[in-house]
Amino acid sequence: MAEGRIMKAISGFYYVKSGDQVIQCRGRGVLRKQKITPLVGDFVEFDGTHPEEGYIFSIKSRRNMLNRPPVANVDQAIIVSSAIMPDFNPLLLDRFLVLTELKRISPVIVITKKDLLSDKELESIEAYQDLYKEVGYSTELISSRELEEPDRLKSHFSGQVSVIAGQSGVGKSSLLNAINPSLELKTDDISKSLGRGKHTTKHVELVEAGNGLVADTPGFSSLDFNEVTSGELGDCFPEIAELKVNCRFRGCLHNKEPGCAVKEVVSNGEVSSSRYSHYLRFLDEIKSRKPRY
Ligand SMILES: Nc1nc2c(ncn2[C@@H]2O[C@H](COP(=O)(O)OP(=O)(O)OP(=O)(O)O)[C@@H](O)[C@H]2O)c(=O)[nH]1
Ligand SMILES: [Zn+2]
Repeated sequence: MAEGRIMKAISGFYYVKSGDQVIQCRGRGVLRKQKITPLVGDFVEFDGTHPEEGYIFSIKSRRNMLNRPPVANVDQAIIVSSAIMPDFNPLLLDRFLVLTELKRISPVIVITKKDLLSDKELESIEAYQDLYKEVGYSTELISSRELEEPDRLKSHFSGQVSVIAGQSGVGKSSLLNAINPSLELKTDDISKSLGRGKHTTKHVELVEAGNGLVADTPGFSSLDFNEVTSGELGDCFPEIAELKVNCRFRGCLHNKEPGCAVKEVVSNGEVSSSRYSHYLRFLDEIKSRKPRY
């Protein structure tokens, strides 16, 4: 019995990497009986005596799993946001951050298209960078046209399984190509809009980038908070989670409750009012459970 990791899944076949070998496997009937579907990213035990005809016997317990893309054991999300074209969107960024926190995936914020910024615009983006750094997030401001510090950017990927996330056109494919040019991901807007239909049925694969692995299909395409309860939301904002012990009431939602430590700190300016206003907005969405995009 050998052990390995599923790198790719295509119509019932799983490509399991074990050492330097990749073995094509099928799932054993016992998995189907247990209603377990192997996922890309899974660590598995398999019989690989015949290289074209391996069998997966069991799947090790998962640290987490995503539905889109279907990948298990994800370490981090590279959240890509463009500085401009489309405009930097802190509300959307906070949405992605909440979803990664919920899945216990650590985020890295990469802001792209630095080369297109005027000095004044650069200043405003750097102020946002400081805000997110203060919360405790790693952030990078880059141009995928020309990476200033490629090794630094690559180091974020090293030894990790990452998913890449971010709205359309922010430069996700360009970023991966800049890190690993052999990926040759399409970045041309026209060819991609033709390919988009295909994108949804395409099978996910873990590909190499900067000494790590990254899912070749972007994650978190659904950005509503159906899986988040109002009580959990505060825990998805590290700066709010840290303060909640000081709130007068247990289970304080940091909204209208008296003696709320979070509100106090927001009024002092120690917690960013933009992050707090997004928190309140998401809370409202969760309470009314109407997805918005
Ligand atoms: N000037 C400049 N242009 C960039 C940069 N990154 C991406 N672009 C351009 O922005 C456009 C969109 O980039 P993509 O990499 O295709 O964006 P994407 O996020 O993969 O887009 P979707 O596949 O639609 O989700 C392309 O025309 C890129 O050439 C950058 O850092 N600087
Ligand atoms: Zn509170």
